[in-house]
Amino acid sequence: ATKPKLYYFRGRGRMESIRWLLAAAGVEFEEEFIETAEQYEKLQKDGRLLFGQVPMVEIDGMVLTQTRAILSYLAAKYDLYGKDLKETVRINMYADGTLDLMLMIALAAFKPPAEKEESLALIVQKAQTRYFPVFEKILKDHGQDFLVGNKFSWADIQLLEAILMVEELNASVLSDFRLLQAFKTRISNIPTIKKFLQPGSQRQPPPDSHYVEVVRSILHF
Ligand SMILES: CCCCC[C@H]1O[C@@H](O)C[C@@H]1SC[C@H](NC(=O)CC[C@H](N)C(=O)O)C(=O)NCC(=O)O
Repeated sequence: ATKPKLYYFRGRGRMESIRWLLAAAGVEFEEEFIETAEQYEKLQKDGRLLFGQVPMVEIDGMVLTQTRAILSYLAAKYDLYGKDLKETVRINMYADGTLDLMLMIALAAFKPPAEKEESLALIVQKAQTRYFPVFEKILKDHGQDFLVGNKFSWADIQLLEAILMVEELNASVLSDFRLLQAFKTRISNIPTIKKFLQPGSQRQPPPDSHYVEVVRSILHF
């Protein structure tokens, strides 16, 4: 069968959570990195970007856009979306929370240097005061290895991705969250994720000035 194909910039942005989910599910995927305005405009002209935007993923004969829609499709397809609606809505709540946090980090890359440092400090603070306490309590109350049910789900993948992303900004951010520290170790050791965390995988590095310049030049902003 043909592998899913991802169309995005050579960087994390909104596509990174899709890379994580596919990798965690053990699904090989291809990528076309959009490096020029011409590439982007051709995708638009060919009518492959519903609202003229990326991420775009070709999978199962479909051309999908809208990050959340793609993530939901993949979570359901690879049985990472709970055993019933009540578990699925919890997975959605937790995943949306981590998506909010990660998008703040992604967008901070586009702020002017002075503002950027301040935004990142605020984001770390928000992770420590809003997001991580919530997940620490969930793990405590739920008393299981995973966030929902007692099964690995999309929510666990997103939380690990978010933890690692915030640790890149402040390495000691988990110091007050004992259960999250254990969760990070547990989930990082799931074979498919362990492999994705090794150098040479399709995981993208944190955004740098080159990435910002390329995206700005393509999106003209
Ligand atoms: C994430 C930071 C990295 C780069 C900037 C990106 O962050 C975004 O929020 C914007 C981009 S991603 C690229 C941007 N895509 C979106 O905003 C998609 C939003 C959609 N709701 C989704 O979730 O997929 C884009 O194509 N814009 C062109 C334009 O709208 O005409």
